[in-house]
Amino acid sequence: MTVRFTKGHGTQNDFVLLADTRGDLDLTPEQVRLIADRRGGVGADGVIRLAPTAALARSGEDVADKVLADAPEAIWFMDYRNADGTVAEMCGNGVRVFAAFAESLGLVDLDGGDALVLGTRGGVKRVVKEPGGWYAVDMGPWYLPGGTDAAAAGTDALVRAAGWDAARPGLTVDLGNPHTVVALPRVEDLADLDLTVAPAVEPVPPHGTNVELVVPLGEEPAADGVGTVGRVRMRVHERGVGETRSCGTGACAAALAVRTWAVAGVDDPAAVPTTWFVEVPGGEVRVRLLDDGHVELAGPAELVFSGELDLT
Ligand SMILES: N[C@@H](CCC[C@H](N)C(=O)O)C(=O)O
Repeated sequence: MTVRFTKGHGTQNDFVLLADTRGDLDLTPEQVRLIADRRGGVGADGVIRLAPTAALARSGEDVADKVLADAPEAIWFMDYRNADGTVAEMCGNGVRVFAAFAESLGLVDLDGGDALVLGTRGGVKRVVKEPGGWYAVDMGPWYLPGGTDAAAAGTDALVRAAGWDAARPGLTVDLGNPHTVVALPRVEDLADLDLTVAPAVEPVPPHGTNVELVVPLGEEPAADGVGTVGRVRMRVHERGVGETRSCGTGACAAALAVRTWAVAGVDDPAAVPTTWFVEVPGGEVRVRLLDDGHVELAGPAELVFSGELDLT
């Protein structure tokens, strides 16, 4: 079976995108692994199938029914798979690239001011395009599974990475998919880190976790002259992939964890920035805490090339 694909990336977190507008492509884990293979296939951190939300509902994905109940306009669904063939609930960089792909297919006119409302296994997401060409995604609600105790302590997990003498404290953050964020003291510690092996997390997360290693870089004046913004540098080891050059949900988790740590250390939480720039090996994204408690992710999305692939 031959399928047409498009290769795209968001800050070098790269994806193979498949337009399954009729919703009849039954993608197996083996096919996903073949597509994502950097030697035997196209090569990518993940595979994204664009399909009708109604088709996923028909195939028994309960979350697709909920998406349509919450937002009937979310007619397209991002079916996200990690490079190892596993299904993931959400991908923040993937949503931006999905939006660029939907534009290329003529399904939405973001330059004309439309918004794309789409379904994911992590719920409904809304994407708009900013004047500079970045895509801004309302990622919806987020939470700390460890609750207020974890927020006050700044930790609810222990993380061990290759070469470390001792475990370091981590904070669990849920963006629809699971994350564990660990702070390192110096940018050199981040640069020297060996992420060829997945960091070990305790308690062991029931569905695995993405692990973000971060160095808070402080605050700087906002470009519009109003208040300050925060800055964080991050590397990430993704569940189902390995180290990647960026992770959008991971950038949100990193900014939210650093903000949580900052809030715990000051008398006036309102003084802590709500906007954070997250530097990743593949570029930079912006994370903003919205007034309604949702988190927004903004950054670039690029489509690079298209082709045909034999999946048989
Ligand atoms: N790169 C993505 C996250 C992809 C899914 C992740 N590996 C998981 O299993 O949760 C992003 O940009 O958010």
